[in-house]
Amino acid sequence: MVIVGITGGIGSGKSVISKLLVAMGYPVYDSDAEAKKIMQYDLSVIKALQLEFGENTYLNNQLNKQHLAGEVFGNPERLRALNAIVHPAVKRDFQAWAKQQSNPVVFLETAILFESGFNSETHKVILVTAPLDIRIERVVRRDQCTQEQVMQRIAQQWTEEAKALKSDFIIVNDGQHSLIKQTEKIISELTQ
Ligand SMILES: CC(C)(COP(=O)(O)OP(=O)(O)OC[C@H]1O[C@@H](n2cnc3c(N)ncnc32)[C@H](O)[C@@H]1O)[C@@H](O)C(=O)NCCC(=O)NCCS
Ligand SMILES: Nc1ncnc2c1ncn2[C@@H]1O[C@H](COP(=O)(O)OP(=O)(O)OP(=O)(O)O)[C@@H](O)[C@H]1O
Repeated sequence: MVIVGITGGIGSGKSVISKLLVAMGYPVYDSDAEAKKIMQYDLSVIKALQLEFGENTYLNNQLNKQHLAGEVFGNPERLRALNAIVHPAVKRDFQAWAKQQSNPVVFLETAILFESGFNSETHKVILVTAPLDIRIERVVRRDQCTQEQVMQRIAQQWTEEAKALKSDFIIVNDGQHSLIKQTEKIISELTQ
C-alpha cells in the first residue's frame, strides 16, 4: 500500500483535492475532521484538554472550538501543548484506519503534515499551493473570520517553499490551472 500525504497551508485547497480523490474512489483520511471526533469521544484526550485549557473547553459536552482556537493560535507554546495531547491519538487512529484499507493507494490529508511529523507515515507527498492573498480571501469567506485570524494560523505553519522542498508532487490551485488534470496526472504516476 502506498500512503500519500496531501498537505498545504490553510485555504490552499486540500479539501477540494480530497473530495476529487474520494469521487475517483480513493480512501482519504481527513485529519482535521478525525481530530475533532477524537477530541469529542476519547476520554483521556478530553480529560487532558480540560486540565490544560480549563473546564470551558467543552460547553454542553461539545468541544468549544472558538475557546481553543483563541487559546492556541496566537501562542506557540499553548499550541504545542494542544498538539502534544491531540496528535499522538490522531496518529494511532490513522494507523488503525490505514490497516483496514484494501486500496493500494490511500491518502492522508493534513495542513501540518511536516510540522507534526505525520510525514513519517507517508511514502509520497502532494503539496497543494495557492497565492497567499487568495488563501486568506478564501478562508475569510469560508469561515466568516478575520484576515488576522487566518494570519495567526499561517504563522504556525511552514512556508510553502519549505514544504515544497520535501514534497513529491505540487498542485497549483490558483484558479487558473485545472485541478482535475493535475490530480489525474499524479494518480497515473502513482499507479504506474
Ligand atoms: C483549535 C481547533 C479546535 C479550532 O478548530 P477550527 O474548526 O477552527 O479549525 P480546524 O480544526 O477545522 O482547522 C482549520 C485549519 O486550521 C489550521 N490548523 C488546525 N490545527 C492546527 C495546528 N495544530 N497547527 C497549525 N495549524 C492548524 C489548518 O490549516 C487547518 O486545516 C482545531 O484546529 C484543533 O483542535 N487543532 C488541533 C488539532 C490539530 O492539529 N488538527 C489538525 C490536524 S491533526
Ligand atoms: N480553485 C478554487 N476556486 C474557488 N474556490 C476555491 C478553490 N479552491 C478552494 N476554494 C474554496 O476555498 C476554501 C478553502 O479551500 P479548502 O477548504 O479546500 O482548503 P483547505 O486547504 O482544506 O483549508 P484548511 O487548511 O482550512 O482545511 C473553500 O471554501 C473552497 O471551497
